Amino acid sequence: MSGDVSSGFLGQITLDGPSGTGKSSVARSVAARLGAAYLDTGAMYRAATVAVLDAGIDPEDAEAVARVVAEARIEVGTSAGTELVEVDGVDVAVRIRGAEVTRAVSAVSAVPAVRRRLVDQQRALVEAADAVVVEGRDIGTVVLPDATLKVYLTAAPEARAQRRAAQLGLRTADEVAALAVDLRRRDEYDSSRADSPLRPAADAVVVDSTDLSQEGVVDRVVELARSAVGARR
Ligand SMILES: Nc1ncnc2c1ncn2[C@@H]1O[C@H](COP(=O)(O)OP(=O)(O)O)[C@@H](O)[C@H]1O
Ligand SMILES: Nc1ccn([C@H]2C[C@H](O)[C@@H](COP(=O)(O)OP(=O)(O)O)O2)c(=O)n1
Repeated sequence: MSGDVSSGFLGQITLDGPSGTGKSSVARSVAARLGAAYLDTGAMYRAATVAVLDAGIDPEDAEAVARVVAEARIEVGTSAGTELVEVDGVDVAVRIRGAEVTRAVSAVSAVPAVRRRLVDQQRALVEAADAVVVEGRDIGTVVLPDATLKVYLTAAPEARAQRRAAQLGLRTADEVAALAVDLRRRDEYDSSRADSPLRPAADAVVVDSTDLSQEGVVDRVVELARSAVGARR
């Protein structure tokens, strides 16, 4: 059971935006502060990508990808404190963050049948919670169009690349430059696909985190959540 009545928040918060804007870290902290459940939908697309890679098929072969993902059992946890990600009962929480998965995930997540399957699963997981913070690319636009609060996180590309490089422990200028190229490639892929492209929902609050600390963004989202609940009462 999630949803802390004393925190005043019962409802759904969506956090969308490109890579490195702080979605996962902010969503976890906001969920912990509000006593809410937490769902990382990117982890689900990454888990589907593990299934595709293990099947030895080309991630760009949409038909084969759809077939493999339809058969895979993908499980994710909904607690901000722990990370549970499994494919067919195997723990893939570490592997989904690796370079091989990161390279292939945009192609896998562009396949409509993959999205339909995972969106159904996401809605079922969300339904089980009284209060939930969900992060991804299409949560405010497609998965939860009636969410209590929608936030779209942005940040300058250089800041995003620096943050991700620090998180991955990359040191050389070449490594950081390659990561910046990969982020740009993924931004373009995710924003230009036909099915559920990355974009802010019309009613999303856009928060630019370039010059904000992580805690500053968390405070802002918690404040927005409290006023969204107040406005609906
Ligand atoms: N406002 C911020 N300022 C500086 N670093 C941040 C900020 N928000 C998040 N980070 C750090 O940036 C890295 C990437 O954040 P993450 O939450 O994984 O982003 P996303 O889920 O959007 O890809 C993490 O190491 C995180 O701690
Ligand atoms: N709701 C979502 C979440 C992620 N995706 C896709 C697009 C992203 O490039 C990948 C990986 O998402 P993830 O949030 O793990 O990526 P980052 O941590 O921001 O690098 O999955 C999506 O299409 N829809």
